[in-house]
Amino acid sequence: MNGAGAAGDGQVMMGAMTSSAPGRADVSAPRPVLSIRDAALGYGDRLLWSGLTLDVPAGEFVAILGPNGSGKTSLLRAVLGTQPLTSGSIEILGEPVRRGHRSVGYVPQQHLADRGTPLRARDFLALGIDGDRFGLPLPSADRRRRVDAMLDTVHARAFARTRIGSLSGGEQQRLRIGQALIGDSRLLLCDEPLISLDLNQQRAVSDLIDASRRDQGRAVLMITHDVNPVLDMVDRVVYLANGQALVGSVDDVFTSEVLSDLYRTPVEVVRARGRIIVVGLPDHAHEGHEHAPHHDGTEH
Ligand SMILES: Nc1ncnc2c1ncn2[C@@H]1O[C@H](COP(=O)(O)OP(=O)(O)OP(=O)(O)O)[C@@H](O)[C@H]1O
Repeated sequence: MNGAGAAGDGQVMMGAMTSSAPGRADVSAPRPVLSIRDAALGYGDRLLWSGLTLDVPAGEFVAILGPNGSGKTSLLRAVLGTQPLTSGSIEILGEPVRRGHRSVGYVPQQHLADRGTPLRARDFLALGIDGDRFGLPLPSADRRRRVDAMLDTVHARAFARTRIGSLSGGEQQRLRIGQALIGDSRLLLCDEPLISLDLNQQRAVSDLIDASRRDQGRAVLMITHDVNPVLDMVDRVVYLANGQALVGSVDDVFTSEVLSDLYRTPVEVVRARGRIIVVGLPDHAHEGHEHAPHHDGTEH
C-alpha cells in the first residue's frame, strides 16, 4: 500500500474513515459511539500497529481481522481501557476510555467454564446487570424480568437453572453474549465469539450480535479469524497486519491488490460460492494458528 491510504478505487484507508470533507465540521452528524484517533499500540520497543483512525456510529458492525499476533485483542483491550495506547486517543460517547465503562459490553475470548462452576445460567446473565457493583445484588421484579427476557433472546430458557459448567460451548457462548447485552451498553466488543462453535451455533451467535445492533442500535466491534461467517452482516473491517491498520468495506479490503500490498507479497483473493478465500499468505501470517486451520477467510 506504499504507506498512503488509497488502493484500487481509493476507498481503503490506512486506518482513516471519517466521511466529512476535510476542514468542514458536520454539525448534523450524530456523535460516534466509538472514536479512535491516530492510534498506535505496541509493547516496549515492539509496535503492533499504528495509524488507526476510526469512527463507529450506532448500529455499525465492524469486524477486526488479521493474522495471529497482529494486535487484534490488544486493540479491544485499548477500547476497554485496560491497555494504554502508545499514541493517539480513544473516546466512547465523547469521553476518554476508562476501565469498566458502563456503555461497553464485552464478550471475552471463549474458554469453557469449569464443570464444577456452581453458577446457574440465569445467575450468570444477571451478573451483566449488577455484577460490577459491590454487595449482593438485590432481587427485584424488574431484574427478574430482564433476565427472563434475555434468556428468551439467547434461547436459553431450557437450561436457565443448569450450572453453566455442564453446558455445551455454544450454549455457554450464547450466555456470554446475553451477559454482555443485558446491561445498557452502547458498544459491544466481542473477541472471537464464533471460535470452536459448529456452523449452527456460529449462525445463532452471530445472529444475536447482529440483532443487537439492528434492534438496539449497538455499535459492534468483533474479532474474527474468518470473515465468511459474518460476511452478510459486516459493514466495515479493520485489517491489522505488518504494523498497519486498514479500514474499509469487505469489498474494498478483500482484493488481491490491497492484501498483496498489505502483506508485501503476492496474495490472491478468490470469491467462490459466496465465500472469500485468500490464497498465498506468507508463512508468518499463520504463526500460532493453534485453534483454527485458516484465518480471515483463508483456506489452505
Ligand atoms: N501485555 C503484553 N505485554 C507484552 N506483549 C504482549 C502483551 N499482550 C500481548 N502481547 C503480544 O502482542 C502481540 C499481539 O497480541 P494480541 O493478543 O493483541 O494479538 P492478536 O492479533 O489478538 O492474536 P491472536 O489472533 O493470536 O489472538 C502478541 O505477540 C502478544 O504476545
